[in-house]
Amino acid sequence: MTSDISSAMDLSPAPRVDSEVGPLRTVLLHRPGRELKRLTPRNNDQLLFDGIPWVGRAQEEHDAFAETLRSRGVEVLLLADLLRTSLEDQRARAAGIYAAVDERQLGIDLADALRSHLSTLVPSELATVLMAGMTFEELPAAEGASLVRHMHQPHDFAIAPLPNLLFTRDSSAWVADRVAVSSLVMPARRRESSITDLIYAYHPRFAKTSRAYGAHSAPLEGGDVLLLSQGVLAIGVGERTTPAGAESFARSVFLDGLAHTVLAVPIAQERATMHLDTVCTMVDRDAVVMYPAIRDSLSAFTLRPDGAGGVSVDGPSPFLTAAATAMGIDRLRVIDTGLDSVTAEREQWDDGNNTLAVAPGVVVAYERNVETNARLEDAGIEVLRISGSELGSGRGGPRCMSCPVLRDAL
Ligand SMILES: NC(=[NH2+])NCCC[C@H](N)C(=O)O
Repeated sequence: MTSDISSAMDLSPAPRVDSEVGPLRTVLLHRPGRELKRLTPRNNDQLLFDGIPWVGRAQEEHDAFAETLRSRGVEVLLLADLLRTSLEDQRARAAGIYAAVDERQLGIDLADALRSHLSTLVPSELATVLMAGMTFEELPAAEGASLVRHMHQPHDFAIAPLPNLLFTRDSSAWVADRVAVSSLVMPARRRESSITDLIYAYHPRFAKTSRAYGAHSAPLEGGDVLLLSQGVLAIGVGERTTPAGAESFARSVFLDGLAHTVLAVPIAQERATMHLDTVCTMVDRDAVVMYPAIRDSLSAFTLRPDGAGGVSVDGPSPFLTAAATAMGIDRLRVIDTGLDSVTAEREQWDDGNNTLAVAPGVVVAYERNVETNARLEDAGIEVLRISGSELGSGRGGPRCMSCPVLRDAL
């Protein structure tokens, strides 16, 4: 008998992810909420959205995405539910409030007042503020004068909203039985990892979780991390993950014995290719869907443990060859995005490459990428189509919107 109440109550199987395509059992999603209603034409660029989504429709699309996964036997965990439960723990509340209240922006007086106010909220109210932020006009009534309060506009954010929570892939990623909490590089997203961090620390379901990476390390985002096969990782290095992030993540997974090879893959530092999973995702044990414009130029540095606690670096060499060698297969099959270079460019932008595998050879994809989906089917891949006209306005597809927590071994 254990005296630990949380572990006694939680009978769910332990989290573990060793591949991109092993049968998906449990996934973390975030149903978009009030934080999307904060987007305006004045702030959408800074908040990393390319348009102003119709929130009700985005929620419907997201519900259909979750339902598609459930219909394939996947357990869907919703981030807001996990956050509310976690915030029942005083330590989680303190961590969430600490990360949300920026004394440099608010000044000491207002920051103090806001922290006191937030500490009176019940978990569900606090969760809403941590996700959707707070404007100056929503602040509790002023006691005393604050220059900061006087000089801000009513709609300015005292706590910035986190509309990109939708992309649960980026703020954490599992490698074997450990979670890597990301160190997000864009200011609009940095606070997201304080939320995943507190969930993994204080939610009973994750009570026994060890870390593979921490939010205060060099920049690394989950969208750049691909588990090519057991022990083999590819890490995109570009607009988000930095060379230092890839190197320190490699060092960390080697030390923990989670991988024997890490491929560091340079990608263009552009919005269209912000993460490796915008140009390449795995659709089967030995197959990827890939943007043809980079197919032949994509390269990789091969990192391995050097036997003395450090990391050895080889290459660069062509990505497809380096990947096949590290995976111990003859070749990695490549399915191209689109039909011609213009269609491929359009469908890459609309996340045609950003598929989520629910099993080997079965992927969820946006229906709008007609040509890419047809090619996947021609290659024998089953495509579960979802609509994403509103969800896609944040530039992310099924893979970006999901953080697998448990996959069966291949
Ligand atoms: N894994 C991904 N490709 N995520 C897409 C994230 C999109 C998000 N709006 C951003 O700019 O950060």
